[in-house]
Amino acid sequence: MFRTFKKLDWFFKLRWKSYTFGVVALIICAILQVLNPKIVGTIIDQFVAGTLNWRTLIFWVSLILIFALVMYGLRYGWRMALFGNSTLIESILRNRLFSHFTRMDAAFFQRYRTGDLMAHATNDLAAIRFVAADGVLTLTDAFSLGGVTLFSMFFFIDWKLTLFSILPFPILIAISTYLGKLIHARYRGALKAFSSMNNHVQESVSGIKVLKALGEEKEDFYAFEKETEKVVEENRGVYKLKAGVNPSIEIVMGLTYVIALLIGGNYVQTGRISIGDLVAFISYIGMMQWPLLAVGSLINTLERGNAAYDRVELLLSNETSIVEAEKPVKKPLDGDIDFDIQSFSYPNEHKPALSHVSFHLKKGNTLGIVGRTGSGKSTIYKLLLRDYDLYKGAILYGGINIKDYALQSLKEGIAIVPQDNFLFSTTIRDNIRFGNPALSQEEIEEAAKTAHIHEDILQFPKGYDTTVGERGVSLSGGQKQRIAIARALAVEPECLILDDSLSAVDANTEEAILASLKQKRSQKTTIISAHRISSIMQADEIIVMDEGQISEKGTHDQLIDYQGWYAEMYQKQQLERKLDGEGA
Ligand SMILES: Nc1ncnc2c1ncn2[C@@H]1O[C@H](COP(=O)(O)OP(=O)(O)OP(=O)(O)O)[C@@H](O)[C@H]1O
Repeated sequence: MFRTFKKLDWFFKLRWKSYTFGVVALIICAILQVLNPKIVGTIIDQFVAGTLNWRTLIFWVSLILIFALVMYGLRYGWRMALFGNSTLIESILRNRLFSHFTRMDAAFFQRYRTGDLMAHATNDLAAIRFVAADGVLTLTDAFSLGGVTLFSMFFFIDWKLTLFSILPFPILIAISTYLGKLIHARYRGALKAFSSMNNHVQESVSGIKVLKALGEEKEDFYAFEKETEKVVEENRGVYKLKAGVNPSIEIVMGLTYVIALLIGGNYVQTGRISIGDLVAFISYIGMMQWPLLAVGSLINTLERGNAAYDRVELLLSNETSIVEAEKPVKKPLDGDIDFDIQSFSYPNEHKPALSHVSFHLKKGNTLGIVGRTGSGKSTIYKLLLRDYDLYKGAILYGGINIKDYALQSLKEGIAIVPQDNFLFSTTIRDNIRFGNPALSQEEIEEAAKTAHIHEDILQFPKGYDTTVGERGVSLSGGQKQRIAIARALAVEPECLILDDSLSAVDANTEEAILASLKQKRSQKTTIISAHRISSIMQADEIIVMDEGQISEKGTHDQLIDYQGWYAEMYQKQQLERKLDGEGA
């Protein structure tokens, strides 16, 4: 059970001064607390004996007041010390987790669902915080107050009376521990239900547009209703058990009082103890209640904290496979790309997503990639960006393996406009200069002009200061894509990847953007994938992907001559375009 404290010893060592102060203050408080009933007992005895006068009464009362004041100061002190520490450990661990999350690779986020990660960052850290504050407090308080009280009962009042009266105490410890365990088990179920509900909210909110578009809101709501019902049911189970705790404690405590009064009353009559002693003794029994219950709650707090700490440790122990080379090449990316992958499979997948995919891309050239959905186009980019590192083969940039480059060089050298481009809820200017906040207005406009979004931005109410997203202007799909392109262009990457980033842009604008890119980036490398052949037909080389393999390769003219999938798609799209044109 005390393993939990052992696991946190690094933190206790870090804050040893405040912990020492807190623990010493708690012990002094316990001693002072135990003196009070003894004083009251003495006053009663002096009163019964007729020796009580004003001077002694004022002395005793002042002593009680002074004790109260000292305890006030000490209690304030230990609360500040212990609870201040507990928020500190929570924030240390939260920062550790957060920075860990930001360093993790795509495989990690595939393994853990966002809702679960959120649950770890909140519930588990709260359980650990509980150990660092309430756990330490309960342990010290229960042992010091319980120990000192028991000592006083035994030596200051009567040892026999003490032995008889504490007979029901083990029952109390057993009940509180047993019920505590049951509650905890139920509580786990409740947490699980809560975590699953959280995941549902998160998935529904991010997919709300799709849900609505497919008219699935009602079904989703029913499913969600079921999950909330489960949360309520599980929590009700917890409260049912909790409701049983207090009454059972009261029964056991009542039993203790009955024993104390019966035997103690008899002792007073026979003169073995004084009436004041009996009054003090009854107060002591009351004071024993909390330390006894605390033992049960301490066991549970520690167990919960222990499990939470293990889960957090497990998360932190996940190593990212994407690590910096021992002697990283820090120079900027430059030169040709040699992509040669014999085979790559996603984690936990058997079927390779890419097999025997090789191409040579000359610096300054443009590569076009086409193929059905799921044929492996985005996977090629993920490997180029080092989202995944475990594959058979090698990717060279300028003759140097990309795994040997410093991660920073790779990040600065390659910019991607992903399919599901994401804009932040900030101004258009900040969105464009996201990769380089130091960019001047001219440079930002330059990028916007190349992406053919400059004119659109000027039409917005506040121009470049217009906020995008829920709090600002709603952008069309094409505008979002073009801002995302401007953002990628703004960092002037050596290699620009457009992953189906022109799908929502009309054919004429697409042509204009491609022409600007060709002119502005004539010395730099560009990779474009698209469903529309018109987006890539000008490329220096085109590869056609099919089920993770290259099925056709060549220039546009060569592929048309080849009369394969590419030629077929091209003719089909030409026809559609013509029909659309005639229909318009
Ligand atoms: N994170 C992942 N985990 C497991 N499998 C994945 C993952 N991402 C993609 N895949 C699988 O790998 C294959 C190739 O996917 P990829 O996204 O590269 O295709 P794509 O050609 O880019 O498709 P699209 O045109 O729809 O973007 C698909 O079968 C897909 O289901």
